Order: sequence, then structure tokens, then C-alpha cells
Amino acid sequence: MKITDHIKKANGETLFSFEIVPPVKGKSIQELYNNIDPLMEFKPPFIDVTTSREEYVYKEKGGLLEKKMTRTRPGTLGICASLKHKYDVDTVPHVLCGGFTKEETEYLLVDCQYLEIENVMALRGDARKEEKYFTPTKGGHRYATELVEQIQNINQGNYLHDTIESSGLGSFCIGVAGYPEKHMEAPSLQSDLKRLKQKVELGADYVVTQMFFDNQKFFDFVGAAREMGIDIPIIPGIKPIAVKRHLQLLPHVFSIDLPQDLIDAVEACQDNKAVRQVGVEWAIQQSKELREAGVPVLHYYSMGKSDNVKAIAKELF
Ligand SMILES: NC(=O)C1=CN([C@@H]2O[C@H](COP(=O)(O)OP(=O)(O)OC[C@H]3O[C@@H](n4cnc5c(N)ncnc54)[C@H](O)[C@@H]3O)[C@@H](O)[C@H]2O)C=CC1
Ligand SMILES: Nc1nc(=O)c2c([nH]1)NC[C@@H]1CN(c3ccc(C(=O)N[C@@H](CCC(=O)O)C(=O)O)cc3)CN21
Repeated sequence: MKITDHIKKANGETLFSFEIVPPVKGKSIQELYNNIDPLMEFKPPFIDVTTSREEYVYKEKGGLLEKKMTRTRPGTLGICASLKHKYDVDTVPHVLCGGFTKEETEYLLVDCQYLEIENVMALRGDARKEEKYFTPTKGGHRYATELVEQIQNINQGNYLHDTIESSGLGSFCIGVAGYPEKHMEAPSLQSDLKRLKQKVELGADYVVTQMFFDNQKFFDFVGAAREMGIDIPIIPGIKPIAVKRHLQLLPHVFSIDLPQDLIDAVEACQDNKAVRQVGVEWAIQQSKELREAGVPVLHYYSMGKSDNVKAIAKELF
């Protein structure tokens, strides 16, 4: 079922969902199941599976280091199919501009059709690790707007090199990213919102936000989006802080601010067990307030670890 239909069906009740990353290539999927199992009692209508960029690795060959481009966590679509089958849950693969040609994206979407995967998250993707800025892949898209356009074209039967009249296939429900604290490359929040509006005009059906730790930022963002005429569901993304290192890492990687109260609470912790507790409590407070405000879904960036998300979900769902 489409995410937008799950939201309609919930009739104002806030839903629970989460996001995972594929395991490192060569590892079994069992560990992932072990982490998902404890979350299924909270009845997520959907689970997101991220797609990782390719990266350079260095392999020794004849005493020399050889530079090779590889994906260390492939398998997004396979995992989506597996989870859908095992748990009877909708799965949402993240479809990226970076690392894929338009043809490869088309074939991925055709695979989604055969697997009856009706939802996709359309993202530009991050820059590769060694790059400072995102550079488009040859033959691929530069912005998520273009990717949304390609998916909408397919929804209308317009493939890259063929047009199929009335294919009888359903259409994809398209999720896109939104940034309450603006995307790191956007010159202003207003211009970032304009880009979001473009994605909506091109056919995006719902928004999932970047993580944030101050709900006011989310409320302001939703207010500004509504004022611009963005009227699709906006789902908040929530990340529980788990280790002290996150204080430096999260602002750096995701270009977000942390509230001083949260920083003080984390800094006062003796060990990471205490940090996890602070992170869980913060996320519970955030979630309660967001639910009170009527958000359609609370989407957790669990990234494959279930215990803190379980502790949060237990308080809310
Ligand atoms: N739920 C998720 O998985 C999320 C993923 N992300 C990640 O964040 C990164 C950015 O992805 P998206 O937001 O999808 O990218 P996007 O293409 O929508 O935006 C990227 C940047 O380009 C600007 N921009 C967009 N369209 C433009 C255009 N036509 N002309 C000029 N500038 C334009 C935007 O303001 C923004 O600064 C990706 O790495 C994505 O994986 C971010 C938030 C949530
Ligand atoms: N720019 C960007 N890229 C993404 O891939 C992305 C977002 N933003 N925001 C929304 C979701 C959330 N994602 C993530 C990814 C990793 C962690 C995370 O906490 N990872 C490590 C630290 C990061 C690192 O080492 O680079 C961790 O400690 O768990 C959280 C959310 C992926 N998605």
C-alpha cells in the first residue's frame, strides 16, 4: 500500500516507522532480522532501506595499492523484497541520483514494479566520501527534482526510450527529503524550500525530514512549507543520540544544531550507556510533542540498531 494511503487509513493516529541500512557485503541478513524483530510489535506500516554510495577502497596487489570503486553495502532492493516477504510490511527503497545512470534507475524501478514495491524515496544522495561536493554521475541526475520527474514519467508510462500505453501498473508513491535546518548546500532556508516545492510540483507525495533535535525547528519548517502551498504529508525524522561522539559528528555530517540542554545532558554522562539513556529520553519527549501536534508518522533513524528505538516506541505506541 502507498504511504499516503497508510496515512489516510490511520485517520489522524500517528504511525511508527523506521529506517535501516543494508549489512556490509558478505554478512548474513540474520543480524538485520534480529534487530528488526523486536520493533515489529509496534506495527510499522513501512520500513525504509537506505542506499549507500560507492566508495574507493585500496587493495594490495603485487606490493602496490590498487584503487577500486565498490559499494560496501549493496542490496537495498533485495533487502526490501526480503523484509516485505518475511514481515508482510511495506518497504521503501531509497533511490539515489548519485552512482546511477538514468537507465540503471529505470531498471531498478521496473524491478520494484515486479516486486510490488509501490513506494520509493527519491534522493540526490550524498557526495562520495572523498568528494567535498556532490558530482553527478555520468548519464545520471544532478538533483532529486530530476529523479522525481523520471519516476513520474514512468508513472505515466513514459520510459526513457519507450512509451507504454495504459500499462495497467500502479503508480509509485514518491517520498522526498526536507530540511528543517536547510540542506548544507542551500544558500538559504527559503531557497531550499523553493526546491522542495519544485519536488512537490513534479509529483512528490510526501516528505521525510532530516533529523532535528529542537521541535520548534520542525514546526517552523512545516509552517513555512504550508505557507508556500506545500500541502503533502511531512513526516519528522528522529535520531536518538547514542554515543558522546554524536555531539560533534551529527552537526558535522548532517549540518544541524543541537540544543544546549541536550549537549549539557550528554556531556554530564559518565559513559555511553548513560548517553543512550539521555538520547532515548530526549527522543521520547520530542516524539510525544510531535504526536500531540498531529504528525502523521514518527520515523526513526534506527540504522539497524533496535534497542533504543524499541525503548522509545514502548513509550509511544
Ligand atoms: N530520508 C533520507 O534518507 C534523507 C536523506 N538525505 C540525504 O541528503 C542528501 C541530499 O538529497 P536531496 O535532499 O534529495 O537532494 P536535492 O537535490 O533535493 O537537494 C540538494 C541540494 O540542491 C539544491 N537543489 C535542489 N534542486 C535544485 C535545482 N534544480 N537547482 C539548484 N539547486 C537545487 C537543494 O536546495 C539542496 O541544497 C542526500 O544525500 C540524501 O541521501 C537527507 C535527508 C533525508
Ligand atoms: N545527508 C544525509 N545523508 C543520509 O544518508 C541521510 C540523511 N542525511 N538524513 C536522513 C537519513 C538518516 N541517515 C542516517 C545515517 C547515519 C546515521 C548515524 O548516526 N550514523 C553513525 C554516525 C555517522 C558516521 O559515522 O558518519 C552512527 O554513529 O550511528 C544516522 C542517520 C541516513 N539519511
